Parts: sequence; structure tokens; C-alpha cells
Amino acid sequence: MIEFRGVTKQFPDGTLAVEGVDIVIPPHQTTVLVGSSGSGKTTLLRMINRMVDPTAGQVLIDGTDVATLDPVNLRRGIGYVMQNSGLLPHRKVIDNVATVPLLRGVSKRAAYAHALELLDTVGLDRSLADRYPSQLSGGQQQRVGVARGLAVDPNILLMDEPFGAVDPIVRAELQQELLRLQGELGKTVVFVTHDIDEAFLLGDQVVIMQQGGQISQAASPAEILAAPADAFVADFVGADRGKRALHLTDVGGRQVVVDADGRPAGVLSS
Ligand SMILES: Nc1ncnc2c1ncn2[C@@H]1O[C@H](COP(=O)(O)OP(=O)(O)OP(=O)(O)O)[C@@H](O)[C@H]1O
Repeated sequence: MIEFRGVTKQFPDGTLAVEGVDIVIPPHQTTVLVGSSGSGKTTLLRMINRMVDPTAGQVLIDGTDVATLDPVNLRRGIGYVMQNSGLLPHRKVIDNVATVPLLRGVSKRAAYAHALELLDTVGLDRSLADRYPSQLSGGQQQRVGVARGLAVDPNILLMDEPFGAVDPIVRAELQQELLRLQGELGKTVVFVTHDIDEAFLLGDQVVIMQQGGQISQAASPAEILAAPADAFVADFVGADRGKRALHLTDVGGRQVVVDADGRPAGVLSS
């Protein structure tokens, strides 16, 4: 479990990126941080692995304040997948996936064998192992990024707009792959996106952030649609609602429209 307690981040130039955030991120589920540009999503995510340190408050992993942990060790135990995959361009796919386990002292043989298995896991053909990142499509590069994030078998996987740079069709494929993977692996995934549809598709818990780095609402997609916390949330989740509608289900006494995959798409007004 990851817990933010009264977390604020003010950068040295005075920018208040995150303010007074209290949130619990449950284990073995996907929590999606969603909000418009500059709402503090990435800053919040990076405080989990100490790429950013809070100016006030605490971030706890399983009850331990991350401020007491060595940042390098902490980062090597947490998977991190970013937009544009972040692959090392001069290293082959297989080397990119095996890098962190090798740094952690895993034998070469074991690290490379596991890296090949991870290519299978993310749906990539092993024949791509000896290519360089520039010889892959954008979607393939993102899959390698996910394989690399999984390479240390982390309990926690941080994903910062991982599918933001690929076309909509590939993006939809990658989203489905992540759902499949998460069904098998059950990691604690924290995922950042601008896209409310992506948030509702992937998130068990969706955290809606507003400008100034405050949380407007943190709840399941169905709960958010059934009872938006305020006008900002109602407006933010309202766009595009129609296309997800298929059938009705009861959530807390309100009729929620759910799509064919069981994902909520809207609330029936009386
Ligand atoms: N190193 C920094 N120094 C000063 N301000 C920063 C720094 N990093 C981020 N910020 C500011 O903090 C705020 C939150 O940024 P952050 O990247 O967390 O937002 P975001 O919601 O992830 O945005 P985006 O969706 O555009 O990536 C923004 O106003 C940003 O300009």
C-alpha cells in the first residue's frame, strides 16, 4: 500500500505543484491519476520513488516513509515506465530490459533469460531482442518499456503517460494488453494520463486532480460517475460519455450506464 499524508511540493521557483494531498493507493490494483496539464500528476507519481521529494508531508510504502530509504535502491525496486519509452538508444532491446537486474547483481545468464521471458509477457516476438529501439515501432518501444519496468519483478509499477505518444489504434491495443497483464500479475500500478476514457478503462481507483495539485475526487469510476464530487469533476468526466453506454447497473442506489466491458459510461438522470 502507498499512502500520501498531507503531501505538498513547492519547487524552488515557488510553483506549488502538489498541495496537501492525502490519498491511499491500495495494493494489487490500478490507480490512475488524471487531470489537465500542470495539475501535478507527474510530481505526485515521482514522489513515490523519490525522483521528487515533498516539501511537506510523508509518502509511505507499506508503512515506511520513503524519505528514510536510499533513493537509488528504492528506484531499482520500483518499475517505472514513461512516455516515449525512455529506452537507451544505443543498447539493444534485450540489454535495455536486462539493465536494472544486472545493476542489482543478477547473473548475466539469468538476467537475459528473464528478459526474453518478459518479451513474451508483453507480447513481443523474441526475434526483436537484438534490435535497437529505433528499429521498432512506437507501440513496440512502449512494450519494451513495460518489459523493462517489470524486469525487477517490482510490487509497484509507475507508468507516466506510457501510451501518450502512440496512435489511437496502437494505444487501444496497449491498454488491453495492460489490462490482461494486470489480471495476471496483480501489481500495484500507478498510472498517469490526461485522458478520462483511459482512466476509466484502466483504473480500479481514479484520482482526479485539478490545477494547483489538489485532489478533487478519488474513487472507483462507477462512484465518480454516480456522484461527482463537484462541478469540476462533473465537467471533466462528462465529455464523451455517450459512446460508452450500453446497459444499466445499480451503484449506491443510482443507475449507472455500463459498457460491454462492464466499465461505467454515465449516470441515468431521473
Ligand atoms: N522542476 C520544476 N521546477 C518548477 N516547476 C515545476 C518543476 N516540475 C514541474 N513543475 C511545475 O509543477 C506543476 C505540476 O507539474 P507536473 O509535471 O506534475 O504536472 P502534470 O499534471 O504531470 O502535467 P502534464 O500532464 O503536462 O505532464 C506545473 O505547473 C509545472 O510547471
